[in-house]
Amino acid sequence: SKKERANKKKEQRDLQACKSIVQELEGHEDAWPFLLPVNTRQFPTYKKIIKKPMDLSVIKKKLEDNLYKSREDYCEDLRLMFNNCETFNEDDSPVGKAGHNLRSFFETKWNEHFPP
Ligand SMILES: Cc1ncccc1N[C@@H](C)c1ccc2c(c1)OCCO2
Repeated sequence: SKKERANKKKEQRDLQACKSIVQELEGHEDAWPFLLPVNTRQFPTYKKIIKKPMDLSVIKKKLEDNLYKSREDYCEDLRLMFNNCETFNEDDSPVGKAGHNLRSFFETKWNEHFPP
């Protein structure tokens, strides 16, 4: 139906916006702690403390494999990644500061693409 076609278009627009936001995050100078999964041999306590690890490479793959039901589903994974960072890292540590900076950058981009 016309309504279904319109909804499909919106979903395609949202997916494109989510993909370009991830690309902008990956290019940010404070993205370095989030580009790949945390290495649990390098950080042996990470698996015990962080129940649901998340990083930009997993989010990018999920986008490419069309595994997000909605833009809200995608936003939840990004906020999970930043919340994991706050759980494990001190605010004034290099990783903690990068997490706060990148979260702020993300929320700004989110509101640009999807004004509340
Ligand atoms: C986001 C995050 N949270 C908790 C622990 C690690 C990380 N990131 C890794 C990539 C990472 C972040 C910082 C590092 C590092 C690896 O290895 C060398 C020392 O500095």
